[in-house]
Amino acid sequence: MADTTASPTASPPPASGDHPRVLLRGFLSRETCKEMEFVHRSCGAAGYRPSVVSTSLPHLAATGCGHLILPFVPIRERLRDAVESFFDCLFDVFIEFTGLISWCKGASIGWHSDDNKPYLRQRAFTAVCYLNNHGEDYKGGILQFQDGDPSSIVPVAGDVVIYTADNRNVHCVTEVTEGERLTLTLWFTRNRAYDEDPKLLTFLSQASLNCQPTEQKSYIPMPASDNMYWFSYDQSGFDIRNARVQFLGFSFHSSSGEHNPAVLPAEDDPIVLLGKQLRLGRGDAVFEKIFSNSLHALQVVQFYYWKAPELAARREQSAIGSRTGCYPAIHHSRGTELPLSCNHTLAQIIFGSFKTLESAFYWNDFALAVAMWENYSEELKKQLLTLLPYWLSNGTIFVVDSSELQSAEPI
Ligand SMILES: O=C(O)CCC(=O)C(=O)O
Ligand SMILES: [Fe+2]
Repeated sequence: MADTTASPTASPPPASGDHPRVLLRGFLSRETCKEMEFVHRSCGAAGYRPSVVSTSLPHLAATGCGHLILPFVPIRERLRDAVESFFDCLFDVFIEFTGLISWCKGASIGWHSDDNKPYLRQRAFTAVCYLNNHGEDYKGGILQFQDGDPSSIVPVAGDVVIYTADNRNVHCVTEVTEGERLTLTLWFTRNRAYDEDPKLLTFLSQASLNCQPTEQKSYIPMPASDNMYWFSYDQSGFDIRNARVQFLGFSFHSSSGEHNPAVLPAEDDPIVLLGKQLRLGRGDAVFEKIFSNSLHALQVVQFYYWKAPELAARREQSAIGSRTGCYPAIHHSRGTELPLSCNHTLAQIIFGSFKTLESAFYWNDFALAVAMWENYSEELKKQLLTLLPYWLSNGTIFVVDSSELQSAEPI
């Protein structure tokens, strides 16, 4: 499994004082942060609070993306180790929740401790990993503690803060005023009954029963219900999937390649088209490939942006060497764009206001990204199907050593 470490870090000194917490700088590598960003911007759904988008692990498992849980596995393990050693735990620690969270414009949280509701009492420790940078990617969103040190944390990609979830660490997050603040948040519990792994394993094994290892494209995402992608803000809102592709300059087109007003029965909300086959367009051009649904298309678009530096390097190399690039079929759009309404101004404010993407766009690179995404997904899916029997027999999700994988046949 990929190395998630930024650099070898010494284990933190054990917790002491009245406000046990620690900031671990450079805990995650830049590449790991980017991969998390890819997962979140492809799969995120409306969050549990206003102005928040979230991607929990059960959500991934339930939307055909159980294989995308794999990049989280070594991170969860390292974070649990850090918590156990810093808090000198002489008891078992279980992960209660793992989730990616976007704090968009207007998001904030007032003074609280993380176990401050009767239904949150099981929480013992918190770990928040910062995946992008304050000042560069967003404004606001500073973590502040009421007492003790460090008293405020300005998020830097790769840094992690861990603290007890009780009232020794009362904290707040100041309002995000621009951009999208990305975090990976974990809560830990001492109570086995709240361990998230058994629940996840049930989802994962149910999903894997529905697909054979050899089955083609078993990694295609399956959208949750449309209302889970509705981002509401004041009296308005937009579909997250549609807004994310629009912000990156794409549009959704009919899969038939022809203007087809009959594509939608008059009584249906156009949003239902996001769950059906469609194509991606950009300006006047429409890309040949038919995607299974909008989430599938969105995932490939996000993959293209994640891999943009690698794609650019390949392009330069192929310009020097033999010209064996792929030439995708691009059609001229003939009014095939799907009739989706989107509050563009609002979507731009929420997902795109802070930094504009300066990089040029190349369909050839995009076609290559489609193939690379398929390889990436297929590889993860294969790994998941290999690891699942080990996880099921232990009742927990963990990094399986490659030597163990070779020496023992999974049941
Ligand atoms: O994102 C952060 O810095 C802290 C988040 C927080 O306080 C919470 O989710 O309870
Ligand atoms: Fe909190």
